[in-house]
Amino acid sequence: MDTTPNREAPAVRMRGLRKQYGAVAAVDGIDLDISHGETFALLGPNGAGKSTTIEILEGYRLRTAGEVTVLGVDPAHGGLDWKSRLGIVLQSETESGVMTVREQLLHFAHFYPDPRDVDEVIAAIGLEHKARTRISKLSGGQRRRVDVALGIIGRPELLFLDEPTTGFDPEARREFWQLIRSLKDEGTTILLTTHYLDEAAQLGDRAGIILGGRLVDVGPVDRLGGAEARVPIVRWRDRAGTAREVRTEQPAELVASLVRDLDGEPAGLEVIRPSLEDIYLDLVRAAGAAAPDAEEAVA
Ligand SMILES: Nc1ncnc2c1ncn2[C@@H]1O[C@H](COP(=O)(O)OP(=O)(O)OP(=O)(O)O)[C@@H](O)[C@H]1O
Repeated sequence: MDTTPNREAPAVRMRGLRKQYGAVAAVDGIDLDISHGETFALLGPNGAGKSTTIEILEGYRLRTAGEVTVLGVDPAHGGLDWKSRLGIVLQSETESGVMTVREQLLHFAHFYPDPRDVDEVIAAIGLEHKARTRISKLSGGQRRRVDVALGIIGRPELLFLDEPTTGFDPEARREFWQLIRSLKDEGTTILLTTHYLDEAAQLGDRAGIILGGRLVDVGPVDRLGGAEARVPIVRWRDRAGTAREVRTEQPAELVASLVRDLDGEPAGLEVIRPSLEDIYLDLVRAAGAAAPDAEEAVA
């Protein structure tokens, strides 16, 4: 078997990736390339197959079928050199033990050929004041920050973040986004799963929506769902009290004509620009409704 890294390949390449757990197809034929230096957000509801996909890429799970390379190497056969080029923040928290934050980071830094400075990483995650505190005495959100610190201490080329900010308070999330942007500026490739659509919008160059183990849409975050999905919606009630809804690129024109026709303010008037969350929920609903033929929707 050839395990020589292919340096021409994208940072992550999947073709026909499948993972079967008995009768459940957790991942059901994913094709995707992620470029070097790209931040890619994987979105999808609970049980969609995000973690399974990421864990296959990390080498923690074996695939049932398909081709995968991560930094040019098949993760099923990645050695220590390959692992040292990855940073991994799993969904579950790291065992806390009795070590302090600083001790834990120093301990892990020794496993890598070119680790980051421990105190700089502690500052980057905003835990300077807890550096000498035992991890078992930290709050859930603070422990999660330690997980992120452990993921970046080895100066990874490719960073996997599985729901990294779950449990963060709003300020900590914003600080975390800043940290991720600085890693991106250094050229780090990042694959992130998240349930927070604003996080995907803030960080992702592109995002993919995974549903029932299939990618139902992939693209720049501001183009997910296509142009049609972003067309404003005007809602009102007509004279008979019936709810009306029209999608139009010229909502002001429509509202003006309604005011003229009704000779006054339309009842229950709303002009809505679909948010990323609306678009995501529409995609999830549409793909769910089309589930038996979902192959056609796979990007
Ligand atoms: N070890 C396992 N054995 C059997 N089934 C599994 C196993 N791990 C995951 N699954 C199933 O595979 C499917 C995908 O799970 P996965 O954890 O990848 O989803 P997810 O998108 O990461 O969800 P969440 O957002 O809840 O983390 C689910 O139906 C899950 O029940």
